Amino acid sequence: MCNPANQTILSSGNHHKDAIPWQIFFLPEIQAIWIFTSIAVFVAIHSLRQRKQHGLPVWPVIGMFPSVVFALRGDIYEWISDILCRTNGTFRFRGPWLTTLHYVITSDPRNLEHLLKTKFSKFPKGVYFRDTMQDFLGDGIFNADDEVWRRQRKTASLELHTAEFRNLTTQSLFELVHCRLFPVLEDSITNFVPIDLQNVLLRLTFDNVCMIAFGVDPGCLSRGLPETPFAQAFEDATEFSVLRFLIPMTMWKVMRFLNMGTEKKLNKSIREVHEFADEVIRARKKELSLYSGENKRPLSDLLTVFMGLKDDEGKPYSDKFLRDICVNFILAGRDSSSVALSWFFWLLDKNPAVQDQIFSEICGIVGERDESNNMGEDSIVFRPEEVKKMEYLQAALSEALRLYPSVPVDFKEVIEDEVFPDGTVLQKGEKVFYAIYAMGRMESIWGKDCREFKPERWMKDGRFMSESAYKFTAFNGGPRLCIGKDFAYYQMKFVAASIIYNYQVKVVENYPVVPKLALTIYMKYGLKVTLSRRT
Ligand code: HEM
Repeated sequence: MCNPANQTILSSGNHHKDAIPWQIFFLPEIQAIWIFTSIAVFVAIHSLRQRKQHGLPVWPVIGMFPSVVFALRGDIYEWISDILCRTNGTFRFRGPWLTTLHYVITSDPRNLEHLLKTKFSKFPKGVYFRDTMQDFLGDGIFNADDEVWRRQRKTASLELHTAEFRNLTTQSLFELVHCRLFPVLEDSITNFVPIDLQNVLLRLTFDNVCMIAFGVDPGCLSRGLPETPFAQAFEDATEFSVLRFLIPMTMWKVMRFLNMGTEKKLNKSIREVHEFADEVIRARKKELSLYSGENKRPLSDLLTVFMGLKDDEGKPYSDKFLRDICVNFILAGRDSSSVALSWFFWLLDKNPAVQDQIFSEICGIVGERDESNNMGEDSIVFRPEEVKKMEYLQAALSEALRLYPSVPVDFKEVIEDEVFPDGTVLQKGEKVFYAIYAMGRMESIWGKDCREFKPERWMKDGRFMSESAYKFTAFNGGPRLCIGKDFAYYQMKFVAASIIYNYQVKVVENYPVVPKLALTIYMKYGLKVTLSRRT
């Protein structure tokens, strides 16, 4: 047996016959390969070393783009959180040359206060957002800045704090939970079929916000969970509008002009939403013309309130503007509470001790009832003053929103050169993303246990304690703080307490629960649960 070393020795005698002649290394082709490989290795090492300084590798021409493509295959929110933790809360994303994909991403509460409050007027929603959403949202509150935004905000906030509005919400929530949600849950128990809780809750809040905005109930939440064309058109219009943010503007504008691809579908769904809204406005005008003087429509809703107001020139608002107001309000309030509730029930499934504590809090509150005051209800209907007392439940909902904020990322445009409190220099025209999801996972903000679900962090001496809006930004902050916040808490508490008091909710074993990449942090595959009645 001869070993390879021996073979080499034996063959070395006739090397001039088999070996590669050394002159080959001077061939121009080989030299070009050498130079190319050396440059590639140098660039790769240099780009990868930039990760330390900039948070991600920066490649020539394509910038940080490859990392995003890679990250999109996994959980993009966790990916952003990881980078922000490594870069002390702020980093600059560099996209490919000659594109607009260059952003500053931050989760630093000091920067958020600067952005949302201190220098509010320098960071509007901006032209880019407005242009992209204009076809769907028009001049409604979500898509407006300056005076157009201010006037809608003032009127809508006033409306949301009236006694009529409180009556409307109490009445509509009773109806939705007791007459519509419970029968659907009962069907699932009787038929032994797990139910997608996210889907059911989405239907509930969609019906609820339509009642508030339009004074109309689309009936999405009812037995058999029917398809409702208006809700479907609204869903499609939102999804296809958001798609525009991922496509270069010129491209979707050409597609819109040619009425093709996703733009064709968007056009169709927007038309359906607008037709529905126009019909409601026509009918309401007719109805209101029947009332006169002191004789007013009994139930107040946003559309009716705005119909009674006048614009700058003393004229009633145009039908288009009324439509924009309602469509924007529905967009703002249709899914954020239901998605938050879905994550909340999933977290309860993982933390049964918290669920028990919420249940005992509710039982304690119900136990204080004066029975002589009981209106002979079949099932317990929580009264507004009882819902208010459910402080541990409020803490648990806030904790769910801290970890899974319904709007995981939001953004603003920079209209003048600025400097953030952490020293980041911002240039006019740049976009700033604030990563609300990542903020819930920063030790620097919430401490070492930031990833744990601990409602107790919101409680002090047995009372719920709120947090600064720049640390807990789930409802935004500053002048654009969510105007539905108080209502959303009431709605979520009423729905959660009613379910928890009557049922035990169990997530189907090994059910995949992951966030979807969208404006709202939906669960990608919904939340399949089984229910059992509490005895
Ligand atoms: C858990 C539930 C909710 C969460 C987490 C939430 C969160 C937010 C956030 C983050 C914004 C700022 C969005 C932006 O400007 O880009 C916002 C704005 C807004 N929200 Fe909510 N929201 C919730 C429920 C509601 C509900 C139920 C309503 C309506 C009844 C509502 C009405 C609005 C309106 C009208 C705005 C626009 C405010 C403005 O631009 O001045 N929200 N909300």
